Amino acid sequence: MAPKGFLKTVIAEKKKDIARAMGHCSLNRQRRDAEARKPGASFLSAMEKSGPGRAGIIAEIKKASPSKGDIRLDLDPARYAKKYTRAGACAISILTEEHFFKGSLHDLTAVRRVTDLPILRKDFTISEYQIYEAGAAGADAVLLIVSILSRQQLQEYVALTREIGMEPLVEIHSEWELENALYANAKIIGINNRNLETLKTDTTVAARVVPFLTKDQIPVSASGVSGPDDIQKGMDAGLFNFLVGESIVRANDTEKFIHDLISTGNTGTSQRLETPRIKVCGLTRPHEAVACADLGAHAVGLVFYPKSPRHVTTAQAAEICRALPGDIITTGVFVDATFEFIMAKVKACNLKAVQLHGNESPETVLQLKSQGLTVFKALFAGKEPHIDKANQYKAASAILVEYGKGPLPGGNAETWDWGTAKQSGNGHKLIIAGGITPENVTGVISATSPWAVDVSSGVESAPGCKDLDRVKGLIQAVKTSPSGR
Ligand SMILES: O=P(O)(O)OC[C@@H](O)[C@@H](O)c1c[nH]c2ccccc12
Repeated sequence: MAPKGFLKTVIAEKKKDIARAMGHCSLNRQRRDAEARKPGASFLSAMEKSGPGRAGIIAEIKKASPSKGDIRLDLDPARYAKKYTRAGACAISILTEEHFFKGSLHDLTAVRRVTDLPILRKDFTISEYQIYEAGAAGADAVLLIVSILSRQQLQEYVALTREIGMEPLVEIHSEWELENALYANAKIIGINNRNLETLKTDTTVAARVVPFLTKDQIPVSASGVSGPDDIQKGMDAGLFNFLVGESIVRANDTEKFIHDLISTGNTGTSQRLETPRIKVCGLTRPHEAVACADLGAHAVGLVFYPKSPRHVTTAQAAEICRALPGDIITTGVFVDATFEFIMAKVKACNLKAVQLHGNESPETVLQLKSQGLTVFKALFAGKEPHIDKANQYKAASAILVEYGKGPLPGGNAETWDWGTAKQSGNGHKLIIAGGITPENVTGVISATSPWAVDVSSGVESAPGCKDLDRVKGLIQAVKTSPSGR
């Protein structure tokens, strides 16, 4: 898809910048200089060092931005880089884009002289020329933004960056861009909380996208981090590296500010998220939904299927979504609804995900994903569409499996031989559903090693009314389960 909004504008300028730069210094010369670069500090190792009890801060040199205008135009990059180094930042990011961020490649060369920390060249990379240019200037990493590159280009640029001895930070803004990152074999995934087309920032994006990364991808939460609270929230969600620009540049005491960010992570309370995620489905009341989120649920399901006893109206669903914190994956559940019907509910309620519980085609899954939505496709062990069709639904964010014999498309409280799902769904992120209760969930997890569990009737006092003690019991059981993964 062609970039829109700010991205379109910045890329038009970028093309001219590259043509101009090539006039001064040929591609061959940049390549030679890049290939002759001495290996510097490893950006990848710096990211790998962070973890529970240890937040990694990539501190950014950012003089201005298109959304905030001038931030600190007189910022001396070398002086700031020294402060960042002293304060314990794990890497330095330098915006070299000239027109909107008022940076330059000179900023990077100036910083290279005063620090041994790995340096990320932050720019809108659309040509191999810029990758060589970054290497020649002394960078250890470059930014590759998924939404402005074709699948092929991304793959080539990742490989090229590594050939020169650098590592790319591959940036996404929604879960559906992850597929290209995976295809390109990206290791470090920047999850930008800011939408680069609209420049709107939502600091809950990274926490929502991070569960979808593979185990060997390292997430970096980027943009909008304004203080220790954001670091704590990120760490609770399994994010341990943070790219921070504006708030560091604006801080009165730069070193103290960075220090405070890092030490937030030192409490050691956050653990890597290895237990399955929890989706509580069939909510009808805002206060119950909020309570589920407070208790530690990751996703909630709102049923838009009129025949279900847990069916909600658009107004009810919108109210529930408004009440929930932004890092909750609000999921609309649909049965053979049209694309238009689904999108109308997505817009009205600001849903983050959709669950397709009927005979929806793989194309429908793709169509919804390309809207930036997370898509869960339900398949069944006891009826069609059968779980053995999982391979046709590779585009789905995860496959929800249940047995499927009861009168309703979900929430029939039927238990089944969950272990059968594991074999047929091999290689997919599986959400196990159907008859799960606080009492049996540990067994379900050990039988299926699921990516997530989905509960509805097992934590209810009546259809649509959640028994919060049971929700609590279930979440506790999941969080203390040997994950089996
Ligand atoms: O200043 P902030 O909100 O802390 O954001 C820093 C960084 O994430 C942001 O500069 C950024 C992230 N991805 C980008 C891509 C291009 C330009 C800039 C960016």
